[in-house]
Amino acid sequence: MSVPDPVVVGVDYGTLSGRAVVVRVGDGAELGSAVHEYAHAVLTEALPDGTPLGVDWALQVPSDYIDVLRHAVPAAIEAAGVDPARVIGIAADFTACTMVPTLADGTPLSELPQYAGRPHAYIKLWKHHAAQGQADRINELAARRGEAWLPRYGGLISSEWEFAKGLQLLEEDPEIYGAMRHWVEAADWIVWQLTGEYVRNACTAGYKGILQDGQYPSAEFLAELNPDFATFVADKLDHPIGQLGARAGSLTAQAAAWTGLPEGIAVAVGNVDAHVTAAAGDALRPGQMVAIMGTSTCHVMNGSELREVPGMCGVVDGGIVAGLWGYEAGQSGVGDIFGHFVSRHVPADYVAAAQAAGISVHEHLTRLAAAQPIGAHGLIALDWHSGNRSVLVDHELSGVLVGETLATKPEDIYRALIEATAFGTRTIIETFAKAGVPAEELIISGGLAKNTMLMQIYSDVTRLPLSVITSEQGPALGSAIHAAVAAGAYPDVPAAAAVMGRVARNVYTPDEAAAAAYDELFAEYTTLHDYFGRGANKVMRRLRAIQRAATAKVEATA
Ligand SMILES: Nc1ncnc2c1ncn2[C@@H]1O[C@H](COP(=O)(O)OP(=O)(O)O)[C@@H](O)[C@H]1O
Ligand SMILES: O=C(CO)[C@H](O)[C@H](O)COP(=O)(O)O
Repeated sequence: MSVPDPVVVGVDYGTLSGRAVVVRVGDGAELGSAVHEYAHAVLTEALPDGTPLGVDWALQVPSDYIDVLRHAVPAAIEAAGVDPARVIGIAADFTACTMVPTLADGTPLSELPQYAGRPHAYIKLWKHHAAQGQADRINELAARRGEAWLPRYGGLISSEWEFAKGLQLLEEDPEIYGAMRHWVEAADWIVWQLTGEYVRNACTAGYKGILQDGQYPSAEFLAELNPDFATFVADKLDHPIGQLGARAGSLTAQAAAWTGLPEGIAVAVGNVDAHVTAAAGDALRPGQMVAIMGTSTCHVMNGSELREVPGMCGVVDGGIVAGLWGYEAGQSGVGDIFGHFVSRHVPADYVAAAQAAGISVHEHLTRLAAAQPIGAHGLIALDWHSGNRSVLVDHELSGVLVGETLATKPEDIYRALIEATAFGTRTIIETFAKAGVPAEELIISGGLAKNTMLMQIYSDVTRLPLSVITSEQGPALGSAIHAAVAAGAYPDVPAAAAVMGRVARNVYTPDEAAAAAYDELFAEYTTLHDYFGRGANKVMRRLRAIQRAATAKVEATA
């Protein structure tokens, strides 16, 4: 039955909230949206029952995701003022690699009363960085054995991904590991809740699950890591794969009751918040690098050829769109770093001045910093407060600020931190270019796009034009585009993106004088980056070890 003037719903699951957007299929117009904050946010210090967590842990609670379906989706429909009968499809994208340990029927282990106090029964959020030891062992063994898949991940597997997190689970809580039937990406878990069927999406399976050319790492490789890990793929991970934009199934009666949408409509295969956004910017062609800039930054770009880029997150055939090689890189901390500075290091008089001006502390610091000549603050920072995802792939790295004096002001440091993240992006772009995957344009989405000083700094530092995805909900719009394809309204994702995508071209262009001034600072950044990040001085790793030992002593005496 065809529906007149159909609409679709895209749901974007972020780090702290889920957002739903209602989009008209015919022209991509966004008719309404709504946000729902997760009640438990991110668990970093303790479980809901007070059980303490270790250093670098980051967990989530599955009912928070269902609450997004129950609240944000109906609120978006109401805001759009559309009859739910017009909705022909829904799709969701998620942070990744965010992993849910479940029973055979998809029940998360943390929901079983006997496991409510067990940290490993909970969802490990993408920024759970406590599996670096396991990641180091995976990388060392893979390099020694010359595993063919390793170059597809830039030579290093991240502690954020399925294998490192899974191995940590096995080694630290074997009982929970034994009780777990599926180790599920949250992107697929939510589709499972919507359709009643578990379909593993090709995007996370490729980038985060080491599925290359139809194969996972071998049982021999896994056994060498830990004999009990030999059957990890067969027992916990392997599952039929769904391609991006395909229909995973139909909305169940239960999910229809949660969302208020018609039972039986198309539900698209799950996707990752970063990769899905390329469709929202109609940026699916080689050379178009999409940077999703919020808490963290993800960089995704298609290429027509397979290349090995050192330190990239990965390259996956059809990982962004069918028919092209999808490349991914990222910076684990970006907005998070500015947020940390604002909440922990800004004096009360700055907060009061921002309040008096009716603006956020971010905006206040930005205004103060914007007038400075480049380099006037005398500072260089390293943007590793949440570790380094690309190109060093090391989450034991930490932040650095060089040049602080008694004259240094908060706005100086704020600007230096923004510049550091821009230098981090330039490092990624240069590494891609050297490997034969050049970026010609940056297409920006995410919360940081609203900071115009920051955007101009990125254009100057990278010497690239910046286009901006005009939707405030870039990933959710990308999901809506995938929902339209899954519902059969368009033949494929590029065709839907060409009509439904939203982008303003060349909003920022590089200023050559500024770019030249940044070259000098970037050279200093690179010196520090290589010194601390490439093994000349492993002080950051030693400090982490000292911190872990000190924390363990406190826990033991508690
Ligand atoms: N004016 C600003 N300039 C720079 N960063 C900002 C500004 N306002 C908020 N932030 C940072 O932006 C991040 C949130 O980005 P957003 O895209 O909304 O979230 P998410 O990445 O979770 O989807 C936070 O980390 C916050 O510290
Ligand atoms: O690594 C990712 C994608 O591959 C994460 O999803 C991302 O870094 C988290 O996104 P956000 O900063 O928008 O919460």
